[in-house]
Order: sequence, then structure tokens, then C-alpha cells
Amino acid sequence: MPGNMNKGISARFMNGAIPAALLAAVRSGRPLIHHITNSVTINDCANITICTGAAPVMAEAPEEVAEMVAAAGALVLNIGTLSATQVDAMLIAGRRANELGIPVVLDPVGVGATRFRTETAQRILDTLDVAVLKGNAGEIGVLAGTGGSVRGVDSGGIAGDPIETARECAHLTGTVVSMTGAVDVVTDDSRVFLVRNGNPAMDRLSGTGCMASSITAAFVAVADDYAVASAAALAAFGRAGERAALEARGPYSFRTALFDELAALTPDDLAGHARIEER
Ligand SMILES: Nc1ncnc2c1ncn2[C@@H]1O[C@H](COP(=O)(O)OP(=O)(O)O)[C@@H](O)[C@H]1O
Ligand SMILES: Cc1ncsc1CCOP(=O)(O)O
Ligand SMILES: [Mg+2]
Repeated sequence: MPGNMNKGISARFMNGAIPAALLAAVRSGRPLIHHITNSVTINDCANITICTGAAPVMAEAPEEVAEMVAAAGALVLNIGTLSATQVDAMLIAGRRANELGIPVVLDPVGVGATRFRTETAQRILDTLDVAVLKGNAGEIGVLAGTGGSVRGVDSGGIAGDPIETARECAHLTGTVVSMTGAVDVVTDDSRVFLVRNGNPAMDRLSGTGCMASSITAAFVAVADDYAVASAAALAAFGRAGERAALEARGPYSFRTALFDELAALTPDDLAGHARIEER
């Protein structure tokens, strides 16, 4: 399977061979992933990007982001600890990424919690061509306008059906929506993928959503089909979480094991254990 898959993927139940091929393509291509992100999880995101097989760069000065993103395979915009200057940089980098056909992954951390976050997420979605919108259920529910809440950066849940919420958000925003949770929902409105990999310990650690965005960016950097790549990325991360939970004694040993298990994940293991269902 070439690194850049065509959009012809239509397996009813995506077998593990597709995520495995994408993981191998990340490992061989080592794409540069440019992040403009938050100060809480920035180091986790840099290192989880390396564990995935890609190369991170965190650069947010408005004076340099257009140059930096031009060398990247994907751009991650994460509004976790946003500032007016950072928002300006996001828009400069995003416009340049759009000009160059470089995919943009937006993580609308805490959208709905404050007016600034909500307006910024909406402004980015209105201004840029965002390839993948990756968020927890509450964040996606807020952006879908179908009812969702957040408490700080944590999901407060959604009002309706998860699949319909994610599809409505994809329809409204024109992006692939990757809605994380116990079962992740990835959709481009026409196709729906459910990713059942993962472990509840991933919900008890700050940064796993941000890290999911970094891994998603690494996968979309080597693929044409961003919905398939996003589902594959979450399957890989979830598989690492499953293996980490077997050896961890608590949240911080789980965190260490999560990085180690993602770095050690082989395409063959992912091929045998990815649990992605196309609806
Ligand atoms: N209960 C759970 N069971 C399995 N995996 C989970 C669970 N909760 C979260 N995850 C995984 O943890 C990662 C972060 O998801 P989530 O906690 O929804 O994001 P955030 O940290 O932004 O709120 C995702 O890869 C998701 O699949
Ligand atoms: C706690 C916190 N506050 C601002 S950003 C951040 C980290 C959020 O990480 P995640 O979205 O992965 O839970
Ligand atoms: Mg998050």
C-alpha cells in the first residue's frame, strides 16, 4: 500500500492492514508536524509525535510560522492556552498551509467554556480549510450546535446521539470530524468509522486529547483520505493505551508506558488489533 492512499478505500470493516500501512508510512516518511499549541501539553505532544515516527516542531511567532509550516507535512492548531498573538500566528500559518495543500488539524480545546475560545474556534473554521477537527464529545457538540458542554477542557457530554452529532458537525464545518471518547467517532458526514481501541486510563491523564491530535496529524501527513487516516491514528493510539494499561500501576506510570508502547507499536501488531468499524 503506498504511503499516500487514494480515496478509494471503501472497506465495510476497515481491517488492520490499512492502519498498519499508514503507520509504516509515517515511520518511513518521518513527516515534520508543525504545532501551534498550548503550554500545558506541548512537551507531551512533541514526544508523542516522535513516538509515532514523525518529527515535531513547535513554532508560534507570527514572524516565522509561514516559513516553518512550508516545510511541514501537517499543521496542528490547538487552542488550549490561546492568546491573541497565538491566534494571529494560527491564521498566518493556516493560510500558508492551505496555499500549499498542507493538511490542518484543529483541536478546539475547551470550546464552549469561554467566549474567546468559542469565537476563536469558529473564526479558524470560517477562515481556514481545516482538514480534521479533532475534539472530545462536549467540544464537538458545542461546534455542531446540537448541544454539548465542557467544564474547563473536559467534556461535559452531548445532548444527542454521538454519531449524528459528529456527522452534523462534519456537515456544518466541511471537515473530517474526529470525536474522541470511549468509542471514537470519525466521519466526513458521508462515511462513519467507529474506533473501539483504547483504555479508560487514557481519560484520566491530561494531554491525551492533545496527543491524539498530534498523532492524527502524523497520519494525515502521509495519506490523502483524512477520514481513514484519522481513524487509523486513533486505533494506533488506542492500541498503545491498551498495552500500557497492562503494565501501569497508576496515572503517571501509565503515561510513561503510553509513550513507550506507541514507540514500540509495530505495523503487524496494529494490523492484528485495530478495531475500526465502518457504519
Ligand atoms: N473511556 C475511554 N476508553 C477508551 N479510550 C478512551 C476513553 N476516554 C478517552 N479515550 C481515548 O483517550 C484519548 C483522548 O480522548 P478524550 O479524553 O475524549 O480527549 P480530551 O482529553 O481532549 O478530553 C482518545 O484517543 C480516546 O480514544
Ligand atoms: C488542562 C489544560 N488546560 C489548558 S490546555 C490543557 C490540556 C488539555 O489536554 P487534553 O485536551 O488532551 O485533555
Ligand atoms: Mg482535548
